[in-house]
Amino acid sequence: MAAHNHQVHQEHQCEEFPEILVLEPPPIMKVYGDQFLKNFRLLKAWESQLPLDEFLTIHAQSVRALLSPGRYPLTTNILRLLPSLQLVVTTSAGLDHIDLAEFQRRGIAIANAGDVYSADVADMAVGLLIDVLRKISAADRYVRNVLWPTKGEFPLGSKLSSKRVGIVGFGSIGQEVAKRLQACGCRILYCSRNKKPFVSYPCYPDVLQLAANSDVLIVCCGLTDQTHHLINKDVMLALGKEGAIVNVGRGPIVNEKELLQCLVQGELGGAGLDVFENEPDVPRELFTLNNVVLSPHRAVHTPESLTDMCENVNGNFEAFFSNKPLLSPVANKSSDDSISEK
Ligand SMILES: O=CC(=O)O
Repeated sequence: MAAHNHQVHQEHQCEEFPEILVLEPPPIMKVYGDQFLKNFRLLKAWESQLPLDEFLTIHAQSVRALLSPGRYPLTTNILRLLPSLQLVVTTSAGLDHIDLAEFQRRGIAIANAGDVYSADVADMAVGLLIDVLRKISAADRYVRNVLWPTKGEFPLGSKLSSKRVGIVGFGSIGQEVAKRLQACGCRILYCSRNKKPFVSYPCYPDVLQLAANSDVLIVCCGLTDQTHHLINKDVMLALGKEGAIVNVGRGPIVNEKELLQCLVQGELGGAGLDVFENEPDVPRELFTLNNVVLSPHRAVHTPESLTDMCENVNGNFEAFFSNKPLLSPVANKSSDDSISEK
């Protein structure tokens, strides 16, 4: 009886917690369970037997806030079914899964991961670059396959310091990359619609000009209609035979077919890729290239950044339900500078 009362009390308390709609379990739930959202009542769409449209119609009037697990497409159809929606909090830095213009037109506030992943993504970008230039993964395979004793000396890599590094998108990720690579003795250049007054690095409004003046390009921008296939064959040819491209933004920013062609034909020196056009499918031809380093879209996540993300998500919902400013609001415009702001 005591246990029953306790349960009734708990359920009663839960009823008082603000409701958050979750369409699909975010990966973070695998680590923290429901506990990653404290003091909220989760409306879990995936646990319902009903088709999503029907489920959303039933809850249409009550749902004011929605948690987006990062990749789930938030379309105008979802919007149509949720007339009371006022807030979307996404666990991702990227926003390309949200029909941003339509959500913002409807006056729905959006908060993303802000800069909680920026340091980790920048570390990964630098790691991929050093790996491509110094052939670390290829050398590892060489040693493990016992080729050293039979084939002899492994080919030399290329020096990192003094490289001209062109950063595409100079938001918080691009800026973290610049900080790290400047410390390594690289020359930083960047491409952005707007020149940043707080740095003295040369700014190029055009990615082709940036490539022509760089030894390597690091793609740190988000995916929009404007950045889709921004890095095409012309950009690769401008970068040149010794050039390398690192992509920690989104796969479709780089034209993957043209990238593959340029790599195979020796028109580009190498690539470090954390993201791909059709994840999790990666073109098999890339597997055969020793001058390419591959990573399964893991740049953003470390246990530490996941903890920060949880705090950020909780903080945004708490702020919304107590009428305070969001912690990491997405500006009501699109910009091409970072995965978050794009
Ligand atoms: O790529 C991951 C993210 O956008 O958070």
